[in-house]
Amino acid sequence: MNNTSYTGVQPLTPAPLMAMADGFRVAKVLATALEFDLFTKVSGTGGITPAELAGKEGIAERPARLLLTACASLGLLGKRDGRYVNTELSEEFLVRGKRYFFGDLVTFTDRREYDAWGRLGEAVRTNRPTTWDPETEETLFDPQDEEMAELFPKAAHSGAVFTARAMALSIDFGAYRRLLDVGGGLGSFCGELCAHHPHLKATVYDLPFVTDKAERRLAEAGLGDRIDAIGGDFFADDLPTGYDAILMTNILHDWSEEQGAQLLRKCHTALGSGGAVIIGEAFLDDEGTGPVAGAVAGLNMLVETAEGANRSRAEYEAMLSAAGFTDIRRVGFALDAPLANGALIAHKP
Ligand SMILES: C[S@@+](CC[C@H](N)C(=O)[O-])C[C@H]1O[C@@H](n2cnc3c(N)ncnc32)[C@H](O)[C@@H]1O
Repeated sequence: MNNTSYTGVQPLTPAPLMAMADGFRVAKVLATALEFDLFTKVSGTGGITPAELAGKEGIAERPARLLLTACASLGLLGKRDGRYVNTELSEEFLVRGKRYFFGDLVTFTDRREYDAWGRLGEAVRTNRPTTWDPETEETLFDPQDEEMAELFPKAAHSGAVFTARAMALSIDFGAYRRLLDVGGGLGSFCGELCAHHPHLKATVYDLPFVTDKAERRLAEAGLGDRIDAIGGDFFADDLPTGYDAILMTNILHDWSEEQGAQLLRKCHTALGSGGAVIIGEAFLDDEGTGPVAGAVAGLNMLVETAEGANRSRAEYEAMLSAAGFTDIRRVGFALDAPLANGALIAHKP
């Protein structure tokens, strides 16, 4: 039968399985284009042809053509007057120097996780991470691990900054004056939240090797007067006090339920009456059937952490109640963000 004249209901086909089977190829197209800094080089020009890309990079024309075509098929490039040009998506998020540049996360994922995900079966069988060795390192956030120390903070920033924008547009921060961002990395969330809410002052709390970098980045960005940084270990030390809201985005999924409960109790102790804890995560639905982003990221917690997991809002609500929080609210994000699909806000009575 000719497909184009077929008018009935589509029969069941294995096509969705093909997209799953070769999903890694798509990841590699994006990472390889970034390896050549393709979108930054194309930005602000009249576009590029396969022959020009080949000449610029000293590669053959065949792979240049195949790479450009694949990028175009994915919506990363368009074609104008016979030349490949950036689309809105690549121009906004894949050009170095742009505020919401996402490329550092892509590169980190490719360098650190691609091979580790090749051993997903091993992680499933052994219940152990494949990106680091729990025999020789205490946690994945080991400053001796070069990838973690050098690449991860930049990558996390690159993923977080747009998610922070989504949070800034979705939560009314009017009630809060001083925010503590626990595990706040380079201050990505603090920066966006303060930019959108001019009355807010914030502190990044993270491991000292991360806050050193955060302080430098915040000073360079001219944010040093509204955002400061405190180095510490949230398991070994008490959390700083004097804040009316504590934020934890993509922190609890790194740890076991017991460790998460410990962190929530610490937040409760650090806050005054009426204070709020805000949790941002790629939450699972309460039925445990999705969504894809959170569920597949959950397996990344298997590959990357000793005991972490993505959890549902209902699971976090139970943990928050057990830690003494009440008046727990679910907040959806106004924008589709890469690293979290909403927040939970809970209050200390
Ligand atoms: C997955 S990242 C999340 C970063 C940021 N909140 C975000 O959403 O992009 C986890 C953060 O927790 C920090 N962290 C890990 N263990 C810590 C500890 N024991 N004390 C303080 N911060 C820690 C890491 O350095 C890292 O910045």
